[in-house]
Amino acid sequence: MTLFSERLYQSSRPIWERSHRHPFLTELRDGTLSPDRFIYYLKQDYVYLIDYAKLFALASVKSPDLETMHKFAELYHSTLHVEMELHRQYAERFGVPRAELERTKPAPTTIAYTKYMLDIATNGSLAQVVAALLPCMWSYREIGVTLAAIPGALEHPLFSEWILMYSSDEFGQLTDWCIDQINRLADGLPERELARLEEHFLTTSRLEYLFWDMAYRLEEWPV
Ligand SMILES: Cc1ncc(CN)c(N)n1
Repeated sequence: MTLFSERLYQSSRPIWERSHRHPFLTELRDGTLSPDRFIYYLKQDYVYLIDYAKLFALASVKSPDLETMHKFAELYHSTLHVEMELHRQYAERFGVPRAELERTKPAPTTIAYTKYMLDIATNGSLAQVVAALLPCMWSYREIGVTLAAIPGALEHPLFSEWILMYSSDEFGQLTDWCIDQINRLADGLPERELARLEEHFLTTSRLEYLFWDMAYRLEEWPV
């Protein structure tokens, strides 16, 4: 029997491939990404992560047992204290005060992405929450591991810490745990519900692409 995660992986391939080829990531890989684009990304990602962390809190509340609650609480903690700490350290290097990071006004794409997931986390099942939040972790792990394998990428003076974070074993293990969860939660669900989970996964995969694009375009409200 094919794992549900394999179905998600296959159906999202064309979208993820477009993200891999996006200039934000190819320039980050080549070390030519302009600092203003990276700073814009950092600031938007910081406010994105504040909402993203809340998904883990809500997933913890919806968990069927203590072990699952613990793990989502660990993901919540790790987002606030490990992943966001990377952003705080980068911000310091770029001279962006911590308070300014937190006060970042979310751009249209950031709002679309975070509010889409928070709506599911508030109103949907645990399976739906995990389907919606998974591309964030899984695609970053894939990007991190791909970039880390490129000779010299881990020596880059600016981007090496970012690549190290997303290619790390710790991040990889948390990602694998979430993949395992979607397989457990999808087990035995009717096709109608599986298709709904797949739709959430594809939508947030598209929003991942749009997030790179937003940062590259330094997106602003048009009016
Ligand atoms: C938009 C986005 N997607 C994913 C990740 C990895 N947690 C992130 N930091 N930001």
